[in-house]
Amino acid sequence: MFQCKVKVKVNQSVLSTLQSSPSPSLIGSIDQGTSSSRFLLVTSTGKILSTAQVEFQQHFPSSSRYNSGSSCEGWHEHDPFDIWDSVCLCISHTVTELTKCGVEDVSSWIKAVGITNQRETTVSWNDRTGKVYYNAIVWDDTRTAAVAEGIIRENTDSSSSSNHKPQDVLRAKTGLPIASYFAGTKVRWLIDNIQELRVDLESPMECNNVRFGTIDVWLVYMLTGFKRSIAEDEMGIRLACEGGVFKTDVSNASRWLFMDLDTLDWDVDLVKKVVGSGCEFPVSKALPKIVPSSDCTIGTIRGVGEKMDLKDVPIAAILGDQQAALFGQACYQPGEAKCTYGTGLFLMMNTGTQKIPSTNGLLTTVAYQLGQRTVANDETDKQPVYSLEGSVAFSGSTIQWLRDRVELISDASETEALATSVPSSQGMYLVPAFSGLFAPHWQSNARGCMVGLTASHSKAHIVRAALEASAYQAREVFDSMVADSKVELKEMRVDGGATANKFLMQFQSDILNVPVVRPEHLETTGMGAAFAAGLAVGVWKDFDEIEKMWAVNTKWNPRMNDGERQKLWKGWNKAVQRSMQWLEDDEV
Ligand SMILES: Nc1ncnc2c1ncn2[C@@H]1O[C@H](COP(=O)(O)OP(=O)(O)O)[C@@H](O)[C@H]1O
Ligand SMILES: O=P(O)(O)OC[C@H](O)CO
Repeated sequence: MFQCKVKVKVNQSVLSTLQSSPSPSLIGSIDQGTSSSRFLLVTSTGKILSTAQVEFQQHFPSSSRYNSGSSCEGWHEHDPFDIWDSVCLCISHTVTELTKCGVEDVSSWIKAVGITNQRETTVSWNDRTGKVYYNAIVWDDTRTAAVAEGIIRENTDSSSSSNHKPQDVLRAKTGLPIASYFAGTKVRWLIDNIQELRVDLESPMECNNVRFGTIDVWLVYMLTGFKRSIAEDEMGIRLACEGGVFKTDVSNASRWLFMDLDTLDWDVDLVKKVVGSGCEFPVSKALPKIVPSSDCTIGTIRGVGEKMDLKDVPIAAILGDQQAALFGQACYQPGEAKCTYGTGLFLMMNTGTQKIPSTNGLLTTVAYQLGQRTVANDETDKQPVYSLEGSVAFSGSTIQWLRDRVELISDASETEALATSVPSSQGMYLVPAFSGLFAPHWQSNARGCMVGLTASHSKAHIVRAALEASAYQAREVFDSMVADSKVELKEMRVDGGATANKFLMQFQSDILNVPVVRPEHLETTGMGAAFAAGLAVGVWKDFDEIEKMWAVNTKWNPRMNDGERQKLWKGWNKAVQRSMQWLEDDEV
C-alpha cells in the first residue's frame, strides 16, 4: 500500500466566498503526472479552492526475468495500483481537509471531474479476472527502441519496390515517427514478452477480456468499475475493478501509433503494422472506445475510498497532460503555443482544424475535441483541433538526476541559487540524452554528455548547465515549430514545475529571443482538465468565458545580446553532435 505524504492546501478566502454562496459549484481535476498525482478543486470563477499532491514510486529495474538477466538500461515502470492509490489519497485528503473546514458534503458541490494524465504510459489487465499483467511501462522507457527499429525494418522490407516507405505511410496517418515513446510499441513488447497476456490473447475464451490502456483509461475504468468481492487474489496480488467504462479521448488515442488522425478511430491495419502479424489482436475489445475530450457522457464515478467520495459525480473530460496544459493556457486560437517544463519538456502549438505534417521532427497530434454538452452547442464546435508538438524526454528529470543519482543537490529549489552564483556555465554544456534524444532528433542511439569541461568548473556550473539544457532543448523544438507552421511565435506561455525557477525562465527568454509568460495559475494542466469538464457540464458557456480567467503573472523579456546568444547556441549544437550516434546500432 502506498505510503507517501499527501500535501493538501485549501485557500480559505475562496472557501469563505463559496460558503456564503447559495449554490456553490466546483469542478474537480485529477492530474496524474509522471512524478506525482494531484487533485484540484476549481470554482466557477476559475479560482483554485484546493490542491492535493503526492509523489509516488518510480521503478527503474536493473534486471528482469523478461530480459534474460541483461541490463535493463532505460526501463521505467509505475505500479498501476500506486497510481490509483495516489489519486484516491489526493481525493480523500481533500475531502477530509474540507470537512475539517466545515464543509459537510463537498461531493454535492462538485458538478464534474476532468482527468488529465501522463500520456503513452501503458497498462494491460484482464477485465474478467482483474489481473494486471505487468507494471505500467512509462512513456520515457526506452526498452522498445529495438522494437521500433524492427517495426521500421519490417515495414520497409515488404515494399522495397515502392517510392513511399511504409513508415512514411504510418507517419502520414498517425502524425508520429516510429519510436519507443508511443504506446503501440509498448503494447507490442507486452504481447511479445508477457506470457500470461499472450496466452490470454490466444485463448478464444479469454481474448475478449484483455484490456490495454493509457493512464486515463486505467483511471476512468477504476473510477467507474465495480469493486470485486476480493481485492487480492490467492497470492496477495491486487486486482482491478470489473466492468468499468473503457474509454479514452482523442488526444490520448493519438499517441499510440494505432489511430488514424482523419477518422479519429483505431486503424486495424496500423495495429497490424506495429504489433506484427504474430498475434491476433481483437482491436474492438482490447482497445478503449475513443471519445471527445470534453463530453458529459464519459461515465459516472462510483465512489472513491471507504467514504465513497465523489459518488455519482460525472467524468466530463479526458485530456493528455500536454493538451490539457494547452487548454489551461487558453491557447484556443491557431498559432498559440505553450511550453510545459515537467519531468519532460513539451512545446505545443494549436493549429486549429488543420493537420500540419512536420518535416522538422515534430509530432502532428490531436489537441482536443469538444463533444456532448449538457447545454446544446453548435455542431461545428465538435470538429477536432490539431496541434504540432515537440516532446523532449529530459527536462525536470535532469534535475531529479542531479538530486537522486549524482547527489549534487538535495532539492530542485536549490538549483536557482547555485546557477546564479556563477556568471555563466563557462563554455560547458550538458546534453541530457540519457535515453537517446526525442524531438526534434529522434535518435535512440544518442547518449548524454558533458562537454567543454575544464578544471575550473564547479558544482554550480554543472547545475547551471543542466538548467540551460532545458532552455536549449526548448529552442530546438521552437525553431522546428516555426519552420513547420510558418507562424512567427511572438511569445511563449510557460507552465510546469520547473517554471518556479526564475533563472531558467530568464535564460529561456534570452535563448528564444521572445518574451516568456507565466500565468497566474501554475497548475495549468489541472486547470485545463477542469475547464474542459466545466465546458461539458455548462459551468462555462464558451472559450471566451475561460479566456477571461487566464491572467499573466510574470513576464520575462530577452536581455541577452545577439552575439552572446549566437555563440551559446552554436556551442549547444556542437555539444548535441557529440552525443549523437554514441551507441552502435546493436547496442540500442
Ligand atoms: N525550482 C526548480 N528548478 C528546476 N526544476 C524544478 C524546480 N522545481 C521543480 N522542478 C522540476 O520539475 C519537475 C516536476 O514538475 P511537474 O510539473 O510537477 O512534473 P510532472 O507533471 O512531470 O509530474 C521535476 O522533475 C523537478 O525536478
Ligand atoms: O507527466 P509529465 O508532465 O512529465 O508529461 C508526460 C507526457 O505526457 C509524456 O508524453
